[in-house]
Amino acid sequence: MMRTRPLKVALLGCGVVGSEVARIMTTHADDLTARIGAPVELAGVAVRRPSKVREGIDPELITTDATALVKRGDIDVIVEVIGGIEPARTLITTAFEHGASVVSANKALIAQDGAALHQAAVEHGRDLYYEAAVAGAIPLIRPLRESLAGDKVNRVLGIVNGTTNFILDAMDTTGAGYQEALDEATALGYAEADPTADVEGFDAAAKAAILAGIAFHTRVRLDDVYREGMTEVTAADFASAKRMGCTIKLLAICERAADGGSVTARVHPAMIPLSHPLASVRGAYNAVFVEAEAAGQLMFYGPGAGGSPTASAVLGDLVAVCRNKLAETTGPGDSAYTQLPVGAMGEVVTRYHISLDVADKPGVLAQVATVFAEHGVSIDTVRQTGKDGEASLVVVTHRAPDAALTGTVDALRRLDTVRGVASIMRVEGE
Ligand SMILES: NC(=O)C1=CN([C@@H]2O[C@H](COP(=O)(O)OP(=O)(O)OC[C@H]3O[C@@H](n4cnc5c(N)ncnc54)[C@H](O)[C@@H]3O)[C@@H](O)[C@H]2O)C=CC1
Ligand SMILES: N[C@@H](CC=O)C(=O)O
Ligand code: NA
Repeated sequence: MMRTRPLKVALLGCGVVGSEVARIMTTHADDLTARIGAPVELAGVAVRRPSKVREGIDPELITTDATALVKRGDIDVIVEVIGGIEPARTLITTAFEHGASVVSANKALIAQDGAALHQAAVEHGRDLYYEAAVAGAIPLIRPLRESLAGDKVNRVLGIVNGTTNFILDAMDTTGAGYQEALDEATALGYAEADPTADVEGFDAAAKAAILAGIAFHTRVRLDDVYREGMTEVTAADFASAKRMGCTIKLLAICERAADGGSVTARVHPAMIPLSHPLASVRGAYNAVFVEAEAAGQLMFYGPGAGGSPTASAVLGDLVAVCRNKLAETTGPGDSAYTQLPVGAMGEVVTRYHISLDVADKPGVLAQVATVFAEHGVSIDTVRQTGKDGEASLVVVTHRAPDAALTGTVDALRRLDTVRGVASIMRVEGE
């Protein structure tokens, strides 16, 4: 039977995502009511700039006092789309204390303080949902937490940042410059408030920490995730990738070790073959492969950033949390029972593309090859191009531990004949 008393929702933040959440809540009110079994009412909107015109939102609902809003006591669900650590963290815990469940899109906060926030939610009998925090509109958190709860996930690999995929795609396909592409991604609402989070890989690392934690039922902290951004990827890297039949993507890779005793999580640019499905992920789209023991390989694909796609994920959580409220229950929470150690990057085994500037004289190739051999790194291909006594040497290796590759590169740098290491990039997806 339909409940007539509305469920009250308060919105914290009304920027790119928040304004779309408010719009969909208003325009789809009847459908949401039917799906939830009770009307949902936007009961307050906390903003920083109250003078801004916000179409479709009753000005009476606007407040600059987010703390008073979460303390009101009559709010059923808080939607936190402010971002950042504080005041979002305090507002969420205060909301739990005052009777509200929480839907958040805040990956930075969940990756840093997810354990404590889940604990606070449980203590107060509330829900904490955050589907929008990873890969925007793509359902990923719930499939991992619920649909795959009976399987054993061994690997999660994919593109989880829309901004950097947008930039790399533009650099690759149109030859656009880095700054020009970043400015466009920002204008389209894809980038974080501080886009350093995107381009230096912090945002993808936060998502990797969240995904690894849920996939492997263990605790993975942001600091456990190896991170390299994409600011040093150059047009020369793309040209080199093309010669190998590859392109370059910023990947997040979470893996269970072969012996099952540990996990690793990493974010870095990587060359992937053009034949791999991730190579054709364009613009701000994301795509994530999940490999599970019984299921095999699953692929999740869709818009990874932007106001409307992200609001879709927020609204999905909102419906779920409202249904739980009506049923006087809470959804599945945190699961970190396996307590697996997180391995260091040195343990990761993969292939490498190394570009060296060397002296173009007899014996250099043999010298370089000897350094690789001494460190147990087997060479797959070598390409040399030279002019005026200098040469560029591109070495692609077979699979080797990251620690061995680091040792190799350190030793190469010490050779007089090696003028510089122009780039080192991992090769994935083969
Ligand atoms: N934009 C996107 O594509 C996606 C964003 N997210 C996440 O969603 C959250 C929001 O992102 P956007 O909407 O893009 O950011 P935004 O910067 O457009 O919106 C945040 C809003 O919160 C307001 N705000 C800041 N402090 C406040 C306070 N104390 N009280 C009230 N309002 C306050 C700001 O004035 C701003 O309007 C972030 O956690 C972000 O990481 C997640 C997935 C995709
Ligand atoms: N800045 C993020 C927004 C979505 O999470 C991105 O570009 O992916
Ligand atoms: Na998602």
